[in-house]
Amino acid sequence: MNMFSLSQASPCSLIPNPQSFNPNPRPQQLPLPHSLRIISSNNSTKISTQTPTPDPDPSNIIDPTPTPTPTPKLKHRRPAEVNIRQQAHLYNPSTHNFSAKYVPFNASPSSTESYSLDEIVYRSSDGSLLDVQHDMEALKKFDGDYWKALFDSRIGKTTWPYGSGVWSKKEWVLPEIDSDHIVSAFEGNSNLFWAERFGKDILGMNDLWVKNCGISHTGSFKDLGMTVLVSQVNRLRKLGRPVVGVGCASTGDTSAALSAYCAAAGIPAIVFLPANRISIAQLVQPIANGAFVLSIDTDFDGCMKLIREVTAELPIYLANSLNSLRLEGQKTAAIEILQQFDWEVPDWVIVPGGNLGNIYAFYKGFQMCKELGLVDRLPRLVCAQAANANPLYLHYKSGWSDFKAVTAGTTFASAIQIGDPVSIDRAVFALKNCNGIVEEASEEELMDAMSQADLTGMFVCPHTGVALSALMKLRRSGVIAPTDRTVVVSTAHGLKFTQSKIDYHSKDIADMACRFANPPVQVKNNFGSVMDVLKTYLLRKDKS
Ligand SMILES: Cc1ncc(COP(=O)(O)O)c(C=O)c1O
Ligand SMILES: N[C@@H](CCOP(=O)(O)O)C(=O)O
Repeated sequence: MNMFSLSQASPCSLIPNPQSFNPNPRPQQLPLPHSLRIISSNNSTKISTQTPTPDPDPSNIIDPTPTPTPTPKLKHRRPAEVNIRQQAHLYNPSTHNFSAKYVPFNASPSSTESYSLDEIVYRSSDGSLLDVQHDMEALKKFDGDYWKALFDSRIGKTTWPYGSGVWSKKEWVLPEIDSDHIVSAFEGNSNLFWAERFGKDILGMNDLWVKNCGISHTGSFKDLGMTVLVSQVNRLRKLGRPVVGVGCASTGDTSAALSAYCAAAGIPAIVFLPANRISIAQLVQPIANGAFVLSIDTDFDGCMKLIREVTAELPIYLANSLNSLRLEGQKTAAIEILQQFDWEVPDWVIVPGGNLGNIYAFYKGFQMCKELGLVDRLPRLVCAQAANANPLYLHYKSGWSDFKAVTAGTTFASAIQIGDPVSIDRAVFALKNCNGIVEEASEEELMDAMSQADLTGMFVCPHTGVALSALMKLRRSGVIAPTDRTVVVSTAHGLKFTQSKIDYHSKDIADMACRFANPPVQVKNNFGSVMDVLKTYLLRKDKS
């Protein structure tokens, strides 16, 4: 079936129109952007997908009455010669006045330092981190119900670019970018897995969820941030700025996302990888996507130092989360979680942490929803680290006194093998402001948790194992109650980390019992032998 034979909303109806803003709208007057207005005409009730603007298109009116069913009238398609990007470009009237700029992170209210997002800047004048600050007064001209209806109306469409989970929140992400410059894989909108068996059998919980951010274009949550960063680079290049390529240091997921989005846009990508420290599946991604791959004989922190030096010298744009643009995309996962719970706030959200941009991104997403009236509180955040790479955990345990970077040891959670996280200040700010917690997991704990999750139908990465292990500890200590609604953020797809699972199920890991290993049984090509092992297996299952 041609997907465009299905109805398409008019793109202009997806843009909020401040002119139609009513400061005190009664619910039925809410200027819904992509409205589900109910119109009564004669004896029938209609649902209109048009904004309350003149000239309603009768072909956009759908009759919801079930019988009799006339042949459904198809809405008009876009002309065959116009693609979805051109369609968005044609109809995007850009009538809003939302804007965003860089400001020093957590600056004092008296600070006037700011930069246009079109500037190439990663640090403030005193060397501290930057943050993207939105014009909250402009956003507040619309109430929480308006934003909920707008975001809800865009889910899962093919309308450029709003069908993306990130760009469905465009006004809160990069409000000023022309849709024509956006580089998107329709990322986001990842499912929330109800961890029914893991919750019930292992933790006695009935409201446990796993946000599958790894079920994504390149298999990790990095796509959420990279669509934003590469879109902005695309814009800069179209504006004639001297950006010859985009570079990052990576433990494997940032480089995969960067390479894919750059390849989609035809922009050179340069990736610095710590030699022999990332999985084969991660390594092959930038290679396949045509990036310039440097395998460097150092760890991630060493690669990060090098890329910062290189991007200060050459016109290569920095794609790591030191660049606060990335976090604007990543924060949409938090907004999505609220949306998936029909705008109810979970009690806990547990996020594995490495370079520590994502924990702040989650905080920022939740905080914006609170400030703009979509929800009335924040969830408590837990940042989970591997014990072998735990600088944030040590900092937390010391009562937030004096942060010390560590030399990160080897961990199966290789994407978070980071000892000197660039976003340490952002993470501490986020955790302090939501009464957050930091937990750690040993190698055995994270691998057992990952394997137990897999045995209940998931297929998670070791980093998600770290988060699940943190949850198990917090349940055991009673900090998280059995009835608490809890979301564990799964940051990458398990298929990227199959070697760790093979090692575990082969019981091939020194000093690890591998209690949940499920190795394959070697059997002779012979009916009797097969029957023998099956009977033994079935008897064992019967007893358990
Ligand atoms: C799979 C995975 N999980 C978790 C993280 C941690 O995210 P952050 O660096 O934003 O703390 C990363 C990257 O660092 C990752 O690739
Ligand atoms: N896990 C990351 C490490 C770099 O993090 P970033 O968010 O600062 O890019 C990776 O996959 O490279």
